[in-house]
Amino acid sequence: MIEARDLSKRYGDRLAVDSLTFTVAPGVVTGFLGPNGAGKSTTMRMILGLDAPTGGTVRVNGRRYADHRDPLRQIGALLEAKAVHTGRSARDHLLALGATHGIGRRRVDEVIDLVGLREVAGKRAGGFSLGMGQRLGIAAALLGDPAVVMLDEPVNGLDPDGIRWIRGLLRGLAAEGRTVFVSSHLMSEMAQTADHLIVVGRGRLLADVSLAEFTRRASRTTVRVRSPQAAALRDLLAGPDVTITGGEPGLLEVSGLRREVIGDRAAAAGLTLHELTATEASLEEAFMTMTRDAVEYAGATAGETR
Ligand SMILES: Nc1ncnc2c1ncn2[C@@H]1O[C@H](COP(=O)(O)OP(=O)(O)OP(=O)(O)O)[C@@H](O)[C@H]1O
Repeated sequence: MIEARDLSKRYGDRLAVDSLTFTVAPGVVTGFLGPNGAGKSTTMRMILGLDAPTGGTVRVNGRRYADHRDPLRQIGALLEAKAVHTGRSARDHLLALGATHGIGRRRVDEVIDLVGLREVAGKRAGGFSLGMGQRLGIAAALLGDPAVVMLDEPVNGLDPDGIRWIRGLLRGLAAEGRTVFVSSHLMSEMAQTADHLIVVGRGRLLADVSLAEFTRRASRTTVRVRSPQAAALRDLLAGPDVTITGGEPGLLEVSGLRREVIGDRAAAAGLTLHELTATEASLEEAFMTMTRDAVEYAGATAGETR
């Protein structure tokens, strides 16, 4: 479990992380979502004790990272895609890391298999492709069989196969009861991977909700209605919270009324319908709207925060 309380980080006059309070629970994949510069990497660095908070605290499994005697077994992290620039082979790199925790060859070979690097384990890691480097970074993160796994933008630069592989891996780790915390700036990616979302913009917490709840809140449902009696139908459906637009003759786009209500009212009035389709705003749209508002808000109040 990861617990951040009022966590803040200031770089000069820039508040990169602004009083973030959240808990990342075990057993699910939690997506850490925000546009570029939102403060995700900074937060992750503070979780690992690589950056000192300006304010607040963050704990991993109940303690500050630095207070753990066996950090590799508590939290495994991949922060940078190309963290491994080395003349060592992938296996030797992992053996060297493992040696700090009494982790031996057997576990090293296990994680090499787990990430699909067996064929190249003896090769120089410095010559690895981005995807292979990413797999090696994940192998290192998993080496200590940690209860918490944290990955910063793990799908960046990966091909579709690699992306699918990471998704499956994350789901598997969560299903084993681990805490899985993954950052991304792509809603579409998180929609396919995460169960829970922590959304940040300009260092601030914008949402801390299940993906299902985010989807439910986001989906401004619009109902497309076709009728040869569209004008009469429009009069019938009009109301204070109802918006009706129509692009072409016989077509109405209705928001503010459920599809069933529209159908029932049309039937009661004896109006014919040729189409009744509910369409949902995409998650990407909802995410953009949410973070755009944060940017505008932060811009408007910049004077107060500096
Ligand atoms: N070492 C640093 N010195 C000064 N400013 C920094 C430093 N690290 C980050 N920042 C600033 O803090 C803000 C948050 O950056 P951060 O990298 O945490 O965001 P991010 O959400 O991870 O973005 P990205 O998706 O681009 O990686 C940015 O405005 C960035 O320029």
